[in-house]
Amino acid sequence: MKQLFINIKELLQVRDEPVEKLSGAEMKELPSLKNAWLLIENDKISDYGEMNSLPEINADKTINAEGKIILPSWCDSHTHIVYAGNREQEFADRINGLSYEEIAKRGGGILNSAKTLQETSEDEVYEQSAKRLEEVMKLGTGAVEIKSGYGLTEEGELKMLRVIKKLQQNYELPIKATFLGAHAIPKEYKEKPDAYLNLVIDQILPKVAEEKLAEYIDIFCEKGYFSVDDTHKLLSAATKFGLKPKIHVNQFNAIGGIQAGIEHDALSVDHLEVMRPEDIESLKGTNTMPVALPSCSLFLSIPYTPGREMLDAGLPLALATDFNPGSTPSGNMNLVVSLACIKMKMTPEEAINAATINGAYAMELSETHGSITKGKKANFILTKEIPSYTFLPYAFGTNSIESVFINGKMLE
Ligand SMILES: N=CN[C@@H](CCC(=O)O)C(=O)O
Ligand SMILES: [Zn+2]
Repeated sequence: MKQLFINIKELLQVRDEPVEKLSGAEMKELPSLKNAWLLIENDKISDYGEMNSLPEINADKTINAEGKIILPSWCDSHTHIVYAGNREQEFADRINGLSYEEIAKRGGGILNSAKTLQETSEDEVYEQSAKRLEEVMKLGTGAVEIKSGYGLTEEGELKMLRVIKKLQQNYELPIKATFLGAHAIPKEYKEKPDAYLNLVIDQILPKVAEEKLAEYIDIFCEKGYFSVDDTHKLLSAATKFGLKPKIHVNQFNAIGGIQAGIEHDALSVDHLEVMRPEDIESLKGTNTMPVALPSCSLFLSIPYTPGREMLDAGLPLALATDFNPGSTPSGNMNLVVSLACIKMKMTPEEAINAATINGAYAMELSETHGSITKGKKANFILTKEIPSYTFLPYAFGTNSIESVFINGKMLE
């Protein structure tokens, strides 16, 4: 099936020569074609160009995109979309003065979600999660990573990962699975946290690997959760099973998680709200993608990742939602892109690069997603009629998306 889009006001993120990721000043460039056409064949991008050089094409369907922009769909490389229930009571508690840390200390937070997850059937968790996945796809997400981490028992963690697997089987967009058994210390292990980490490493991890339920390993490296030593221990064990690290670091405290991640050649280090000069230095010249989660900063009223400073230091940067029931009950990448511009002082070009090609890199999908390149998957957003691409982050909260295509198929 050949679909031809004509009169596209602007075709964004056009990369004839595919790139893996973009860093520093490279992120300022967002290559595009004005007054363009785009041909997709079945699930792939087949060709594109400017309208004045449109060849004769025998298309099955021609779509007039006058006044509209086409850009690659968002690549959301950090989410916790699979969970059960919600935590709106904690939201109200925070408004009334409790902090995220205080709520966690009282047994709320991640442990609250773990209890609900354990008490909810696998089918019900699937139904709730599928609904959220469909919601974010409509908002333009065309590739997503999903973590476990609300099970915190062998049964609970495997349940979550099986739900992710079922989502992978039932939806067309690429879904990458991450094992986050080391997300918090369960109540029963409060006095013996090492025993919980040992359980994760010796009992759950081998099963996850054996059943091929995850590609990546994650840990919440943070005061009150897991230490840098724990991080080394887990990552050493997991990399032996072939799981690559994508880890939670520097959310509230900088304790050396970035350096631990780099030592184990992490694919990404995520959060980064608290960055020391040495953390920026350590990331230079590595393969590790720093990932910022600005809607988490918005929701928790914590600092934003110093994106401007990091880009000016020559680093790459990806943007993701962190969609989860506690710190970011939103999977809206459009809002993330707006926040990156408004709060992190990233330009629209930098933010769109960070949310497309660099997000793809943080899921090892750069070869197939994240740009308009011949042969890549036809996963893209068709906007409504808008004045320019800068309008997307500028008009925050406005839905500028007319339709979303995944593997060449328009979402209903
Ligand atoms: N920080 C650790 N994990 C999640 C939040 C988990 C929760 O509060 O449920 C995050 O990335 O923000
Ligand atoms: Zn997270």
